[in-house]
Amino acid sequence: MTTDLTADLTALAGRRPLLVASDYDGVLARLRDVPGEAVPEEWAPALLRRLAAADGVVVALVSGRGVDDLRTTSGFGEPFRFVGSHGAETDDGLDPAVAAERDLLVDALGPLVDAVEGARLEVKPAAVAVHVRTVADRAAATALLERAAAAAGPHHTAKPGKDVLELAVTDADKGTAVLRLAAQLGADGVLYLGDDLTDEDAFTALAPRTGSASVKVGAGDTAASLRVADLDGVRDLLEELARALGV
Ligand SMILES: O=P(O)(O)OC[C@H]1O[C@H](O[C@H]2O[C@H](CO)[C@@H](O)[C@H](O)[C@H]2O)[C@H](O)[C@@H](O)[C@@H]1O
Repeated sequence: MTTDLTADLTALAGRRPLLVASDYDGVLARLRDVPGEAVPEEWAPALLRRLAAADGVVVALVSGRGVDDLRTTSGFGEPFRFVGSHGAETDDGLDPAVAAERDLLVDALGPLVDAVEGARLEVKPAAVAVHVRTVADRAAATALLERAAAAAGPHHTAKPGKDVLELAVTDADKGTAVLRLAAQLGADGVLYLGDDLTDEDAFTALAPRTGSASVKVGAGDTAASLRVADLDGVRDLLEELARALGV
């Protein structure tokens, strides 16, 4: 882990174009029992706008959520870029054939989820997510996730997260998506922030890329180059970047 956060942010601030990409849940919004209630932290909209106002800086939201859900729940719009469904979906949309395959997953997993009190099935553009945050019986929660993975079968991509198991129709991941967006923008610098297992794909993808830094939010093993403890740490880091950018 790099400990000199200020030096890394100052170096990043000197690169243009600069892509500042952030995961949403657990980074810009506190985790809640109901996904639709996970609104951004009070400071987040204005601070992200400040960053995006800097010349040559693009701010992107990169989430496991579908893009429409991400826009609605976050309230974010212009001037941000959006990458949803763990990279399967961009501002340009999603392959329609993917929805039919996802509906087969809904048919297979719906009855399993309905049988466990407190569990919920989230239907996303390119995946379904089995949520167990509100399942009081933790053994039943674990068993449900195992049953869901088995029922989905090996031809779907399992993405475990915080009290959630997502079964995805595509093999997209956040690492490939962030590298693709960086290439589209011709980015000389990239900063990525994330808190969950699916963000490790982005941390790993960026590790060998010159001019890139990644930030793990919270505890746990990580391939990220930097770490902050929590969402207040995210705010402080982005404030410091804004100051370094002169905005
Ligand atoms: O990639 P992210 O932006 O971090 O999205 C990951 C998943 O976030 C949501 O689930 C998580 O947050 C919920 C709201 O706080 C919480 O209830 C749940 O336990 C968390 O796993 C979202 O619902 C999923 O679709 C995203 O994949």
